[in-house]
Amino acid sequence: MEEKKSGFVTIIGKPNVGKSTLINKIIDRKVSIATHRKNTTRNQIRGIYNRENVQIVFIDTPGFLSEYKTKLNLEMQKRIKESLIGVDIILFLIPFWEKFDDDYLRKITLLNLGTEKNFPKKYCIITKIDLIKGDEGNELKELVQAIFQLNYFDKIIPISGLKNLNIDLLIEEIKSDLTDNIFHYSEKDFKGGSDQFYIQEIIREKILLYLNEEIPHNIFVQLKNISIKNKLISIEADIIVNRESLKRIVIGKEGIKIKQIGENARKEIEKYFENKKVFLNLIVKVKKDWENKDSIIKGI
Ligand SMILES: Nc1nc2c(ncn2[C@@H]2O[C@H](COP(=O)(O)OP(=O)(O)OP(=O)(O)O)[C@@H](O)[C@H]2O)c(=O)[nH]1
Repeated sequence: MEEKKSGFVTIIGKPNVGKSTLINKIIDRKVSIATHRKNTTRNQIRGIYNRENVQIVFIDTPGFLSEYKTKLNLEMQKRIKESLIGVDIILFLIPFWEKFDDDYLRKITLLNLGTEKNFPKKYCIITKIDLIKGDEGNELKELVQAIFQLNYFDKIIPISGLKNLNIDLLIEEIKSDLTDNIFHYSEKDFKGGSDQFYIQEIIREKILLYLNEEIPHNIFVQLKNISIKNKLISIEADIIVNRESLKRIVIGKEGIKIKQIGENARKEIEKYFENKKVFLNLIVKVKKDWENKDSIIKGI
């Protein structure tokens, strides 16, 4: 039997370079928010790629480096460096059309932790190569050459997360650099137990995405019913808030917020159920002081 391999990988890059698209393509399932909480010593785990003999844990790195020495940037640099401790591989993403100039280099050399030689491994991942048109092939070549000459990265891999180009290759390369031979997480850890739990977490996550981050602490999602008929999965869930004003915020002007939350949650639940069609009915209810009600707390 093949030897087990596992390790931690982080993805870093400017906004919009394709980080989320790549992670979502690779990972099997998002790790639940509840699992994050258990891992306070680790940084947030974004997702896990789990196969019989391989476990790759993707973690979030907070933001992107900036060299200007404002207090905020110094704090960010500190946090980013902390988040990289113990990581086996850093994937540094850059779209194929960008120039790898001195500014870029300064930014990435800030990542060099100066710990063990060759550790963590550093990959330069050139993204969005599906967008390359005939005469733009040279741009990619020039970028690869420039990166190669830096002699900084261990590997240079052009990919497209969106069009699934070279993703298998990337996974193979990651596997070949992993050295741990025990799995850090069990199935139970990242599957979070049940479908019900997952659906609730997905809805909660979307509420977090579309509303002010502070609000969801006062919001609770309760799955009421789930049924399957003619290949359609119908889900009814209540979003429980503790006051009327919050209900109005969740619903939004002319229902815009709840629509966004519902649509995005539905799409993700469909993915969770391997692209089966889902009908999602969300109802916002006010239950005063729900945070102190045992019957609700026990269900969380
Ligand atoms: N054509 C193409 N578009 C891509 C690819 N990867 C990502 N995109 C698009 O680029 C945009 C940004 O992608 P994200 O994956 O959200 O980028 P990100 O780096 O996570 O962005 P932030 O969350 O802002 O840091 C989206 O519109 C994606 O659909 C790719 O491989 N090819």
